[in-house]
Amino acid sequence: MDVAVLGAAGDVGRAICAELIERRVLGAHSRLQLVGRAGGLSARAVHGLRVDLIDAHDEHAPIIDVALRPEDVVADVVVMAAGRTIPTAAGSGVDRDALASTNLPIFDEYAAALAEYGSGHEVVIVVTNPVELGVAAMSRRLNRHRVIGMGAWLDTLRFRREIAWSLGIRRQRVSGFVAGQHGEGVVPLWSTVRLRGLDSDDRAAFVRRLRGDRDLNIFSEEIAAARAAISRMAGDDITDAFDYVDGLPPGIRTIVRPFLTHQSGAKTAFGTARATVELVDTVLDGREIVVAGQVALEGEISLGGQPFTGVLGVPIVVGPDGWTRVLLDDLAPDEDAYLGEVAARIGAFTDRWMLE
Ligand SMILES: NC(=O)c1ccc[n+]([C@@H]2O[C@H](COP(=O)([O-])OP(=O)(O)OC[C@H]3O[C@@H](n4cnc5c(N)ncnc54)[C@H](O)[C@@H]3O)[C@@H](O)[C@H]2O)c1
Repeated sequence: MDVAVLGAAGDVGRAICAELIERRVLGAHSRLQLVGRAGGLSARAVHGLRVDLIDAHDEHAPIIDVALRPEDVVADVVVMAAGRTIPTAAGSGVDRDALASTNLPIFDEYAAALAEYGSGHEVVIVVTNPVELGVAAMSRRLNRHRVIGMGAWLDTLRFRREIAWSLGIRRQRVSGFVAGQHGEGVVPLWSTVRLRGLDSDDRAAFVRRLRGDRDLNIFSEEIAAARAAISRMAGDDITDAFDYVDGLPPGIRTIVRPFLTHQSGAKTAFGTARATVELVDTVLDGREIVVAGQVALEGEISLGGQPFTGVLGVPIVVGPDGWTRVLLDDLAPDEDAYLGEVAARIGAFTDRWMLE
C-alpha cells in the first residue's frame, strides 16, 4: 500500500513522513511519495528529505520517491499537508480568509488532478487549513466518502488528554469525541465522554465535577476571553501564559492550549502527525474504527431537528474505503444548539469561498 504526502517538506509533512516510517505503517515494499511544488523551495527540499529519511531508516524504510506535479501523485492514501499556515508570532490571530485565498487553489488543483488521473480508490486525508474548506473543495470533485479532514480527530485526542490531565490519569482511559470546526469552533461532546473502569453514575459525577455548572451556551465567549488573555501574555513570559492555560477548564484548554503552542514557535507538528498517521494506518490496515473527522454530510445527521447538509466534524466509522457512517447518538440540548451554530458558521464561510 502506498502513501503520498503533499507538502512533505513542510513542518507537518516531515513529521508525518517520519512517523509513517518509524511506526512501520509502511513496510519495506510499500511506497512513500514525497510531493513538493515545482518551482518552489520544496522542489529542492523533497529530494534532500528523501535522502535524510533513508539515512535514518534504511533497515526498514519503504521505497521513497519524489513527485513535483499534481498529475504524478499516485497512492492509496493521499495526505494533503501542503500550503500556507497560521503565523506563529505571539498575539497573531487566525485569519481564515488569508489561509483560504492561498490554500483553496491548492485543494482545487490536487482534487482536479486526482479526479482525472487517480484510480478513484484513493482516500484523501486533509490536514491543510481551513480543513473544512479543504474537505468541501475536494469532496466536490472526489467521492465524498473518500475525503476526511483530520482536525476533529486531533481535537478529540486533545480533549481526551485534557480530561485525563484533570483527573490525573492517562489518555487511554478516556473516550469521547469533539465535533464541529477544527480550531476555535471545536464542540466538546461531553455526553459522549466515558472513563474506563467507571460505571455511568461515577462517570456522570466526574463529568459534573469537570464541567462545573457551565454549559456550551457560554462556550464561545469563554474561548474568546481565554484567547485574548493568552495573546496578551504570549509576547511576554510564555511560561506565565502556559500556567494560565493550566488553570482553565478542560474543554477550554482543548482549544486554547494548541493555539498557544503554535504561537510559542514550536507549532503542533508532532500531535498533528500522530493523529494523521493513525487515520492512515486505519485505512491501510483494513480495520474499521470509530474516530472523528470533518466530512461532507448529506443528511446523515440532524441539527435542530433538521437534516444537515454541509461539512462538519463528527464521530465517524473509518475503514479501507474511507468513512462509511456517522456515529452520533442524541445530543444534549446545549450540544445540539452550539453544533448548529458552528455548522452555520462553517457553511457561510465555505459558501463564500466556493460560490465566488
Ligand atoms: N488540521 C490540523 O490539525 C493541522 C495542524 C497543524 C497544521 N495544519 C495545517 O497544515 C498545513 C501545513 O502546515 P506546516 O506547518 O507544515 O506549514 P509549512 O509552511 O511548514 O509547510 C507547507 C509546505 O507546503 C508546501 N507547498 C505549498 N504549496 C504547495 C503545492 N502546491 N504543492 C506541494 N507543496 C506545496 C510548501 O513548500 C511547504 O513545504 C497548514 O495549512 C497548517 O495550517 C493543520
